Amino acid sequence: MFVSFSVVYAYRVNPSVHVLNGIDLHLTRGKVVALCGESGGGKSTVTRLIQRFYDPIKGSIELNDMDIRSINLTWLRKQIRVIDQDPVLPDVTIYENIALGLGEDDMEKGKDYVYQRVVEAATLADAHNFITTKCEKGYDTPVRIFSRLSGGERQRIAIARALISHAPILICDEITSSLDAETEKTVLGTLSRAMEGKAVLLIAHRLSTIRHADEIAFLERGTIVERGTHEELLRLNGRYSSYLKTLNGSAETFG
Ligand SMILES: Nc1ncnc2c1ncn2[C@@H]1O[C@H](COP(=O)(O)OP(=O)(O)OP(=O)(O)O)[C@@H](O)[C@H]1O
Repeated sequence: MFVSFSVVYAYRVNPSVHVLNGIDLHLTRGKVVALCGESGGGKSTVTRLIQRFYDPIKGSIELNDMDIRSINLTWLRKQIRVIDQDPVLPDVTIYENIALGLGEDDMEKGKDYVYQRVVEAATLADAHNFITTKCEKGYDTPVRIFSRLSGGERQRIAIARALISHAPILICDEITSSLDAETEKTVLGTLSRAMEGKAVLLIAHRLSTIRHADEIAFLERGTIVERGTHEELLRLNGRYSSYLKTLNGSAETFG
């Protein structure tokens, strides 16, 4: 499974402004591509195009050599799991929220199997503990918008759902930007398990989150101006590198 992305895009409200200007990306199973750069550079727009919330005005996005415009939309979206900074969880129980990541084949294997998979994923995502100790009805606690679950807890439920999922593409959109260093470390640990064997697109503002990516694409006003590993980009001593330096010596946050 791989995704090739080569597009020009402008939002309808402002058709003369190319928010993405011929950027190309290649996602493949087992590889983490991090997209980073200044605010407004077009990072979130890339994730919206891959999910086909919009279509490019030029170029195409291909999944296994097939233009995604020719693929059934429901099927396409089932191939992609998105975890973002502030996940909005459907108003069903925690259990159902996690089980949503399973496919029909899994559901047919019966209740015990599904239960086992849900608990396993929640444990790996470091969520089992708060689910069983903090939530009144444990896994059967309904998740409501404005519920008492913190952002970090909702995120861990979203990660558990990604862990359980067979979707080959995982998009993580700024999931660590509001976390303290300690929680970030935990989330990154669990996330790396969710990433295994998937084609991952990681959008992040924190150096600690992106530095281990297989490829970092540095985006500036809709164009990828540099790409490589963290070390390669530092050696290049170009835009990525000078951007890090503008952080007044803070090597932890950028973007
Ligand atoms: N729905 C929209 N309609 C019109 N313009 C938009 C829309 N969403 C984003 N834009 C514009 O497109 C450009 C790229 O936005 P995008 O959100 O993709 O950037 P980003 O790199 O993800 O930024 P950030 O790091 O702040 O999240 C910005 O100039 C933004 O104002």
